[in-house]
Amino acid sequence: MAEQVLSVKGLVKRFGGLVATDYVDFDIDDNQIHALIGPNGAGKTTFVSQLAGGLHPDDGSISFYGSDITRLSMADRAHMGLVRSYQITSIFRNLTVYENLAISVQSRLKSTFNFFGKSAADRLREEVAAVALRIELADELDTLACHLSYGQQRQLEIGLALALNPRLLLLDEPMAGLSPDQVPWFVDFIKSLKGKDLSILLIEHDMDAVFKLSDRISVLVSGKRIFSGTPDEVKNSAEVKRAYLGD
Ligand SMILES: Nc1ncnc2c1ncn2[C@@H]1O[C@H](COP(=O)(O)OP(=O)(O)OP(=O)(O)O)[C@@H](O)[C@H]1O
Repeated sequence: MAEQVLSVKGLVKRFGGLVATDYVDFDIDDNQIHALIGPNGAGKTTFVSQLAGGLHPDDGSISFYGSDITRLSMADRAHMGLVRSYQITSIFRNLTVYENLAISVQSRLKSTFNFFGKSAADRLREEVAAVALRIELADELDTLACHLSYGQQRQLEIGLALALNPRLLLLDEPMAGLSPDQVPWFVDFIKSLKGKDLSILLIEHDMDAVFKLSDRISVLVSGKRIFSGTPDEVKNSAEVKRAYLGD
């Protein structure tokens, strides 16, 4: 049986009288892309913010690889490997790709530098090069981020998160703003990131992309998780069609 990465039980978040997360149970296994879909205002971002630690739930629990993280800070969660990729604004536009990635790698390595025989600079270079390869920007290390194409900036944004060595990556609309001809490449790119020890929780409005990418899909409507299943099960669910996808 696949190892369980994340287990959420009875999560609740209220904004005044509005229940934005309504007793949600949710699991992610290792080596999976799990998409969270639902109409605008369904509570997807609110849910993900509670996983990342930016918002504190009113009730329920979140466990990550068996540890209760419900009350941990965002930094502590990131340190454990639960990392949210931020929108493009997290990129330093006037720094190079190398410098951007180095800042992220350094923030992870700084506490461990002294434990390695190699010089810190060598290790930093190696780690940055490895991330640049994964995000397919190895040829752009000296390019200023502001000179990258929009799609490459989105790759770099994911690279900043990968540099933190996540075991669960939270991606909130990673394909927003891409032109339709860029989407197929990006679908393959995101698929290439997952593996043993790296699962992905994806929020995405492009349903074709979601169906191609996901191992499992959960559907959120008015703060409630109304369905979870494989892409085929979601496509064929009368309940999901009624509440969200339409006929
Ligand atoms: N800080 C807040 N204060 C009050 N209400 C909020 C707050 N954040 C979100 N909401 C409300 O909670 C509900 C869920 O919002 P959320 O942004 O999580 O939905 P979503 O599914 O991510 O939507 P979208 O697909 O449009 O991004 C909405 O009704 C929203 O107006």
